[in-house]
Amino acid sequence: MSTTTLPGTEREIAAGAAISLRGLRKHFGPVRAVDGVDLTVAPGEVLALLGPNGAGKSTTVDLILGLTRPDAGEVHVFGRRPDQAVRDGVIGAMLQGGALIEDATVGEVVGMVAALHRRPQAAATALAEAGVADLVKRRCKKLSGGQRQRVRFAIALVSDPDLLILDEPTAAMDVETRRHFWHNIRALTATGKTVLFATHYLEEAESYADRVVLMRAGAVVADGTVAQIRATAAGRTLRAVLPGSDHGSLVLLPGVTHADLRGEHATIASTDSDATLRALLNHYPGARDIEITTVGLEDAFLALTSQEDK
Ligand SMILES: Nc1ncnc2c1ncn2[C@@H]1O[C@H](COP(=O)(O)OP(=O)(O)OP(=O)(O)O)[C@@H](O)[C@H]1O
Repeated sequence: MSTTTLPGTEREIAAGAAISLRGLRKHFGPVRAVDGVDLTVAPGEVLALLGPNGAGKSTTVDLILGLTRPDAGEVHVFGRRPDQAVRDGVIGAMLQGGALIEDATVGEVVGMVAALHRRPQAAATALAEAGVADLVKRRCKKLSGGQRQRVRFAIALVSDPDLLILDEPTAAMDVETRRHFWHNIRALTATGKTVLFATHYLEEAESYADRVVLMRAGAVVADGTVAQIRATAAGRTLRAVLPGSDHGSLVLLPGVTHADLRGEHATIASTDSDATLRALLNHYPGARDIEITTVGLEDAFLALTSQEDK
């Protein structure tokens, strides 16, 4: 059968997608935690999942891991159902606040988890990849917050997974530990592993992700490289004093996505500030005090996630 005749999900599975989410929904009573998410992640991609509190990131992660069942839609991880993918050791996960056995040593805990998998890698290798080989004899109850996170990372690595799912992995880490953590992740992605991480640190998305998916109120509101997200959000902002202008003609200028006019003071969002500026000077020869500012990822994030619910 030709793959072009297959429906979307089957086509992605046939093409070997690392993660395929189709029409995914999960509601908790009136709360639409995940509200119709479609997402395909290719093998080897490093994807950052961003969004404000309550956007649905953790619920999406739980659905990918099979920790919760969708109300509608489908999840596939390397062509398998989530529970099967977890059983096969294809997914390694590092979740917020995952429990450790407090009286056991780090080496014992990682060794125990290794024993649960069919084809684990050596516990010592996972500990080294997570940068905690020196903590092997330390009891878990003695670990600091950042060290606990790295031990959870070692546990995620022990099945030698093809896909790593990390939910706010660096939340408890100091600057130095965070840097080491991302260094270790880079070494792993260089070997072709797929990584999906949820984070509130925009600079982590900017520095380490090939692709950013921005969620808001259970839906994907932007999906692309950091540069594409910035451009989608707002491009640049032009401010000027424009005698004789009116709102209706400002929004018709090329590249303008939004215009705000207070008296003669205009604030204009544009995806093509050069074209907007040329047209502006043409239409309003009396324009003065012109100022153009670039929008950063943080502004883009706020612009895309803070709009009122429709
Ligand atoms: N088990 C649950 N029961 C009821 N509501 C839930 C449950 N889990 C999540 N929610 C709600 O679903 C919405 C999405 O939550 P989720 O934890 O997925 O968001 P998030 O993007 O991970 O947020 P944060 O950045 O704060 O971790 C929130 O409104 C949350 O209160």
